[in-house]
Amino acid sequence: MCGIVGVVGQVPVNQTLYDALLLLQHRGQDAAGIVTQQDGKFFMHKAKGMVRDVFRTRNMRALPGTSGLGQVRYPTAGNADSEQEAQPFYTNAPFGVVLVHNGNLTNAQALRQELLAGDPRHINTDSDSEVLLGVLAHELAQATRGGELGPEQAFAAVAAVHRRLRGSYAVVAHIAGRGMLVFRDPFGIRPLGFGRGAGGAVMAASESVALEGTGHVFERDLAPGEALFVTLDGTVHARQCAERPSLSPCIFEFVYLARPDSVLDGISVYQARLNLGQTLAKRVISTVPPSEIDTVIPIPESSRPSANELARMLGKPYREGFVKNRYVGRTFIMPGQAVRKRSVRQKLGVIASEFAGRNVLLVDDSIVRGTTSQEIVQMAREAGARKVYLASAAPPVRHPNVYGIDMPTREELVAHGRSVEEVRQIIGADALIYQDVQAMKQAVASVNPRVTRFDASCFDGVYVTGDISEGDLVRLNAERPRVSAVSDGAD
Ligand SMILES: O=P(O)(O)OC[C@H]1O[C@H](OP(=O)(O)OP(=O)(O)O)[C@H](O)[C@@H]1O
Ligand SMILES: NC(=O)CC[C@H](N)C(=O)O
Ligand SMILES: [Mg+2]
Repeated sequence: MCGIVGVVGQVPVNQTLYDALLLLQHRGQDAAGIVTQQDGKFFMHKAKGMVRDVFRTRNMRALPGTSGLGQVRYPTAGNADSEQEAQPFYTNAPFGVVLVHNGNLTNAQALRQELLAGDPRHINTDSDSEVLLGVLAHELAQATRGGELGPEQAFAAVAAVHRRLRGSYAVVAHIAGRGMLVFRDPFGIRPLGFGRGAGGAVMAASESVALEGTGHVFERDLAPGEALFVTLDGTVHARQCAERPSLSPCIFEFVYLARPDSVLDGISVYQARLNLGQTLAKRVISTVPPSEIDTVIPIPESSRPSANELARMLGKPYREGFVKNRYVGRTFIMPGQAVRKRSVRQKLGVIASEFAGRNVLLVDDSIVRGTTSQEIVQMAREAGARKVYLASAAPPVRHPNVYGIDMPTREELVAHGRSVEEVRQIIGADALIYQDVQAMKQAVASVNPRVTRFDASCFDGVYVTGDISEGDLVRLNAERPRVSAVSDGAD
């Protein structure tokens, strides 16, 4: 998952794009980039780092224009260290196209070969998003055949793109002097919505919080497979471009990725997390007698709503036992295991008095590699806890994710090939309680019953695109982001 945003406005948009990227920072901490457009010319600045570090005043001044787009990157393919792979990507033909992508293509290598052989088109990086740009540019050229580009041609190109791409993709592109093209894959795996602001500005973004936090009124999510073409005067054209769209959003967005103040596909992320806490309470009660639990303590940040609701259901005090250093980012989306492990200790401080002599139930939203849980359980014990129970608002993560979350090898997943008891021993807790897969799906779906299917592949091994073989999992693992020994040291 990355965060993407695009705007067509009537006044300069550099600050709006910057503000939107800050609101999406939790979706990607590795690199950030913005392109603006003025008089048919693109102006780009992108680099590795967080939004605040990437854009200095001089960079912002060099981003003029009333339309543009931006991205915060969390690499899922290619090279995590490469400045070149920061987004947006640009190609000069046809017309001049810039693009930002959230998701992961599962047939990027085959498409790369097609582009090199058939078009031929040069791809300068290992990023799947640059391949996506190549395919889009090719299809735009096919749809216009030397003529002008309007909504019809843009939609024809997206329809052709849908026929060629596999995997997940939420995309915002600008076509120089013509307009903004926004589209979502036929399963709607990654989120994407749009809204309007002052003076008829149109913004599309990964999460509703980016729209609302920049003074836009959220209008709606894009349907799976749908495309919008927004002309530079702010007129929005919409079209379903997929043959068999079927909404199956990634359930991990609701568990961990998205901000709780966002609403995605009509589902309040906060309400979904409260519901997960409720259903988890039932599992806890059947595993640990409530009389054995003194307090419920969240593992900040993402587990808070679930922990709060779980405590209410158990009738136990909800207490803060860990304090998050707000200057350390999210650990799960950091590249490399050594840095993730170090960061848990840097990120979370212990309030020892909350643990001394108590039986505590720690709650996390998910346990993936087990890095956080192992450290946290140890910290609770060091602070004097008598018993340390751990509950996870999500079920065991047992399968690789191929749609934009960087956890593709099974070997990395603490729950893969292990029983809950074996995981409990590794983590060192006195009891370990996981959510059940069906209960998780029901808890999230009950917020918006119109969403009946989710991509929950990392929990149940069912890949919604229906085309992922064992061989694909091996190949996709080889394509995952590489982290240099300098920036990590353990992987
Ligand atoms: O089992 P692991 O591999 O450690 O991954 C799971 C942990 O990582 C995430 O926290 P993170 O620090 O990324 O972000 P948060 O502050 O939003 O909870 C998640 O909330 C879990 O705590
Ligand atoms: N997390 C994402 O959406 C990643 C986008 C793209 N696959 C990249 O690696 O840059
Ligand atoms: Mg966490």
